Amino acid sequence: MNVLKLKAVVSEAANPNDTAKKTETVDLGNGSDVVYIQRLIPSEQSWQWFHYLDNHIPWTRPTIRVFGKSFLQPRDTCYVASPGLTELTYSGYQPDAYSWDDYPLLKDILDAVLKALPGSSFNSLLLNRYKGGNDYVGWHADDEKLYGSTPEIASLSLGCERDFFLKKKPCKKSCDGSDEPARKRLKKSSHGDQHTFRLKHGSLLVMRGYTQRDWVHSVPKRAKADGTRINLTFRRVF
Ligand SMILES: O=C(O)CCC(=O)C(=O)O
Ligand SMILES: [Fe+2]
Repeated sequence: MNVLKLKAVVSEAANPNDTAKKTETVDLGNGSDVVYIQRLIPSEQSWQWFHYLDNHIPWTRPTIRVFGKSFLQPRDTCYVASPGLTELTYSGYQPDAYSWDDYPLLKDILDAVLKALPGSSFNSLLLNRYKGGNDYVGWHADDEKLYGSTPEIASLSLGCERDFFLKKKPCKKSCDGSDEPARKRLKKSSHGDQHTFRLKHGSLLVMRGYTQRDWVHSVPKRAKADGTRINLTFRRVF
């Protein structure tokens, strides 16, 4: 592991009136980083939001195309966006966009996220619902053009805890400047190139910089996860 590159900073909230939020910043190197706030939203508030969204969001489980084959997406989804934005398409699927006005609670949740991320701005939201440990999202990067080259993606987790994996994309050429064959380089650098976060109820994980260009992420199946998890990923479409 390249210890110099992996700068993990753990801090407790300075305001004693505030519950300790336990924020961790992981510098992934080359202009990519991840911020994880373990307790952004208090538990009771998070459960209220969870139950409202579970019962009121018009969840769908679309058919998507991956490597030329059709699959039922292994989780429920819903897309919300401001009017007039470029339409989102992923895995051959173009979700209809609901309006923020359809679900005013989503604007309250957005405000709570923005309070933790001053200066950020989001105009779209992709919601996911994992109805147990068999539901998952496979390795991918949210690198669609409409998000620009360095998107900030803020991901709020409610309900059942799940693992979130980040893995460095394989280097195309000698991207580390080394003359060694790719096979050898891969072996050497394997450790600092993977990170795991346990996504707690009420937590916020933010991916920034070149994370979508250089890394992929996933929420794998978990046999022991028997509860439902709802995830809200706030994004800015340009
Ligand atoms: O559920 C999560 O934490 C991740 C979801 C995700 O990666 C996505 O919607 O693009
Ligand atoms: Fe993603």
